[in-house]
Amino acid sequence: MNKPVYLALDFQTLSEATAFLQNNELQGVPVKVGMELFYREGPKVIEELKKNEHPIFLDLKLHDIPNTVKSAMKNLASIGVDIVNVHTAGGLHMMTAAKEGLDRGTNANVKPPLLLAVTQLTSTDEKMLNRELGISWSMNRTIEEYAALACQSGVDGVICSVHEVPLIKKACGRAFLTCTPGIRFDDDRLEDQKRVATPRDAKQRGSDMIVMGRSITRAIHPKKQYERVVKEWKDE
Ligand SMILES: O=C(O)c1cc(=O)[nH]c(=O)n1[C@@H]1O[C@H](COP(=O)(O)O)[C@@H](O)[C@H]1O
Repeated sequence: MNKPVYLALDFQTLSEATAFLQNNELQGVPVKVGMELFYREGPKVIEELKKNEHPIFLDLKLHDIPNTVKSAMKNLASIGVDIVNVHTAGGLHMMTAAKEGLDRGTNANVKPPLLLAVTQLTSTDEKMLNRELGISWSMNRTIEEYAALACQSGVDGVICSVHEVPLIKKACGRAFLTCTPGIRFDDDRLEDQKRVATPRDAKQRGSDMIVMGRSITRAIHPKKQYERVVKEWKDE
């Protein structure tokens, strides 16, 4: 894993997304396609992006009964993306089923996409966790327990905030991947994100990959902002 920065393509249409990539000379960079774009355009988004050889994280955050998730993952495997994800809250059996679906949907001699499990969304803070979601553990305890479950299920890693990376690595081992969204520079607006950190923090705490969206897509100079992220994230 070469520590990628996944650019979140949270655009309404494929033409908006491709225009953004082209106008800012970002063809070929790792991208994340989420619900907004995929629900509108479907698998053709992936086909189009693959023409420019973008590594692709298809972020649909599956969360359903195990059988449904297994069958959906079997279909997603055939699209040929690099990463897909589920919610850990679906439970152990659902995560195992997701992995099984990916294996079944992938041709022999081809590696299935990596499977990551969302622990707690980076838009959740501890108050919301306790008062709205009814989880009485601290955020750290919740993430540690969910990550341990994810690890036990055989998924490749988890999605969490930068702050929880060290405790996950301690509990699940260094090889268990951590993907961290909620990335902001100190001068960025947080918007709906709660558990945020800078690319430099992400690097120092040992994230394996970061996801960054609006700080780049809504910047006055997106290309320069993207390069600033990569520099902070990869600088030795
Ligand atoms: O699974 C994700 O990618 C994800 C998990 C999470 O806990 N938090 C989170 O922000 N994301 C995604 O990461 C991206 C963050 O976008 P920005 O807040 O614009 O940087 C969005 O596309 C979210 O859907």
